[in-house]
Amino acid sequence: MEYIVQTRHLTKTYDEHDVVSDVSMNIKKGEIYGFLGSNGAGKSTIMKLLMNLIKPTSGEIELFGEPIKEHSFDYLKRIGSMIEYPIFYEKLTAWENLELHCEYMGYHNKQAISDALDWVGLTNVEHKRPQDFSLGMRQRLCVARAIITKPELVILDEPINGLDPEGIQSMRRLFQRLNKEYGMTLLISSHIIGEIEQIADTVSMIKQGNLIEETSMASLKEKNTEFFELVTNDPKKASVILHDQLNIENFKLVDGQAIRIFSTEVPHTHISKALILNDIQITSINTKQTTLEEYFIQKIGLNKIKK
Ligand SMILES: Nc1ncnc2c1ncn2[C@@H]1O[C@H](COP(=O)(O)OP(=O)(O)OP(=O)(O)O)[C@@H](O)[C@H]1O
Repeated sequence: MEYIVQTRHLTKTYDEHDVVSDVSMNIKKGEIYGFLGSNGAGKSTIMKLLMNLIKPTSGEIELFGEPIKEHSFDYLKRIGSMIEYPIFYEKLTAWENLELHCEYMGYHNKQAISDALDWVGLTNVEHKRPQDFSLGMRQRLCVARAIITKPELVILDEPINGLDPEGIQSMRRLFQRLNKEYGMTLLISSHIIGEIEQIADTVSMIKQGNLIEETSMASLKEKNTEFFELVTNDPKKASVILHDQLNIENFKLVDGQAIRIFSTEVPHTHISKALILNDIQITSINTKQTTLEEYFIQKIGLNKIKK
């Protein structure tokens, strides 16, 4: 397996506080890798470490198979990035901003400027200045700048921020196209579960600087766990019976009402019988599945956000 990015025990400490803590991540060549985590989880800090904008407190980073050292900068030509807030030369036009970026990157190809503007849907405003752009337009211009040189690796921090639903959809299509047609590897961060779910091949869940889980989206989709959902007139008493009489430990009370039993190997006829014998009325007992969204919420405590 060829990896574009690997980190080992990557840690960044500010004021004796680990903002990134012991992170070992692996981005495969040619995949879309999603970083999922709430605000302040440490996603941008990891991206800045990869771009050598800040130095790790400890741990190692390998990019394109080479270790990153304090003075490694050559590898940056192979990466396009957008981290945190888009910053432009506000007095230059969108076109001029991209042209300047190409010169800086040593990429002399005027056609690439039109292509990038076209890709992000900004062709009609190329002679306007970023200072007159909406937040969404600035975001698009920033993505254009990140991809203009058709880099091998694209790092995008919350790229759909400020976009309307149509904009989000076209951005998602663009990422897929860059990945499939141009073979670019993408690292995309988001706090929106549905967004990562729809686009990523591999997802890593970040919580308070820790990488909680790094896994393929396909295996996550398979892992959606089944459970029984039990609604009774006395959930507290029912919990005691499940635990003490049926030796079931893997259950939880949801909203003080329903009980979710994850040990589905105990047949629900056994469960119903035990409850009825203890004078508990069962309103319903059903087999259900956790959604991917619930799984993420459970793992990293993100708020439920609509797709
Ligand atoms: N230069 C710094 N000095 C001190 N603390 C910092 C610094 N940079 C980041 N932090 C802290 O590190 C934590 C992680 O920040 P980071 O920006 O990486 O999170 P994030 O997951 O990208 O969230 P967001 O989506 O809000 O940008 C935050 O608590 C932030 O306050």
